[in-house]
Amino acid sequence: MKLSIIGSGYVGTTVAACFAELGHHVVNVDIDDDIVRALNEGRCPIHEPGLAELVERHAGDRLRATTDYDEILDTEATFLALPTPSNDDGSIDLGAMKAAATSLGETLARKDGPHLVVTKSTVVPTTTVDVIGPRIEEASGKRVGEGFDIAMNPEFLREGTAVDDFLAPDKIVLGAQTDRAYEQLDELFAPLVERAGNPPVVKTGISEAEMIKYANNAFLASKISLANDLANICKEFGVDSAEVLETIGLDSRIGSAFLGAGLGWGGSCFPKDTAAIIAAARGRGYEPRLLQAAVDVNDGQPERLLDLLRERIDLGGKRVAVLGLAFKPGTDDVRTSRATLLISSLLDAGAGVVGYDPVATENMRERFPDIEYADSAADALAGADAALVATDWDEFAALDDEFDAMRSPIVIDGRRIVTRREGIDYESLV
Ligand SMILES: NC(=O)c1ccc[n+]([C@@H]2O[C@H](COP(=O)([O-])OP(=O)(O)OC[C@H]3O[C@@H](n4cnc5c(N)ncnc54)[C@H](O)[C@@H]3O)[C@@H](O)[C@H]2O)c1
Ligand SMILES: O=c1ccn([C@@H]2O[C@H](COP(=O)(O)OP(=O)(O)O[C@H]3O[C@H](CO)[C@@H](O)[C@H](O)[C@H]3O)[C@@H](O)[C@H]2O)c(=O)[nH]1
Repeated sequence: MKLSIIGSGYVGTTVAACFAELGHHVVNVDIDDDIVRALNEGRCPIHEPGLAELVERHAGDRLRATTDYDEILDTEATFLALPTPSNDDGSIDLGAMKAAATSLGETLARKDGPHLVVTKSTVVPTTTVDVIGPRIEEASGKRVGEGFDIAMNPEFLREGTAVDDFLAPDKIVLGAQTDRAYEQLDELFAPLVERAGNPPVVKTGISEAEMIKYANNAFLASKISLANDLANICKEFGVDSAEVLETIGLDSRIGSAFLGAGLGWGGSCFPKDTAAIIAAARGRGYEPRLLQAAVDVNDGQPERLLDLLRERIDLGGKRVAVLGLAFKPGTDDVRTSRATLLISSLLDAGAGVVGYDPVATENMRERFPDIEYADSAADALAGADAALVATDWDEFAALDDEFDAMRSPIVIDGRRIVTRREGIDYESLV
């Protein structure tokens, strides 16, 4: 099938390259010239394991990129993979979605024959039907269900494992309104369903599909927050939280995934998605107390880590190494990473910061251009008065002699990953 994907960031690029791998012909439409150039030259614009190989394999053939919306005219379906960030009050900012819907509508005005528009972005319930569809109608002069169909297909991939997650999904959720849309979605997803060994395909309404995405993320984020709440209680009693959480995870009703306690959840999704669905619920008059509590617990973890450091040293003028800048291992994404919060607080307290990450340094440099960056964990630790571990990159587990080069070997571990204990002042957050 010929498809277009508007937005070529973490999701748009991954989905495009994977659909190309599955045999479809895909064109990525983005407003960013650098991204478009990179893709057309077969270079992957982001760090995502396995993605560079797919981009290189299919670029110039089944995978192309453009800034020209007109290229959509030659495709049968368009996915919207645009950013849906937060407004200041936490509510969803639909600016990019609205702009793209208008541009898409203006383009579809010139198309003969039907077209399928699929929301891939995470949007609050009713957005596709009440905001996206009408915008396209207005700009195209066509009617939903007649000149074009709308659908919603939430994406559950995680950064760091995006390609594997997309190609082996636990479930595929297809929200639509017409038989024609479901049939096209079936055709589109058939190669994935076959390759992935027939995962459940849930056919549902568009708003249900939108809500499923939020419910999924809200549940996972809350699970981590509950693990952190329990781990914080464990710490008060000197109880080993890892043993407790690993053991409750053996109960099949609980499950071991997403019980990793520590600094909490960051990234481009959990923080903004919990905020957006809380704001949307409040907008309808419902106060989601449990979800708000999950956010509160999460917001508290970085301060708890800094308290452990403040108990040991006065931060003013000290050199603090922050190990791990990405919001999780396996990605170069620093959006809402725990490290950004730690660095802000350290700078506010007058400390000097030296950051290290295997792949996310350049992205963090855009956020904090004036702090120091090291090329290795060893370099970051050399001469430091303290170290904070913010991301659970495997290489931090192996750190050992490197701590001996610190001015004072204070190590506060936000991810309980460092294994060396002897000869350093080590404390884990949980
Ligand atoms: N990142 C994830 O792991 C993930 C997973 C599942 C769902 N999502 C959701 O997918 C959506 C996209 O997330 P992302 O992380 O890929 O975002 P991103 O910021 O990485 O990428 C968005 C892309 O859209 C482009 N863009 C912006 N306005 C445009 C326009 N008018 N026309 C064409 N292109 C435009 C930007 O240049 C950028 O390349 C969000 O709703 C997010 O919540 C993200
Ligand atoms: O046991 C755990 C697991 C994760 N995290 C943290 O939680 C955050 C998010 O991690 P993860 O969910 O692995 O990465 P994301 O790429 O943000 O993926 C989430 O957000 C995506 C965007 O909506 C969804 O598609 C995915 O299903 C959902 O897992 C990171 O800061 C992790 O460090 C923990 O603290 N403990």
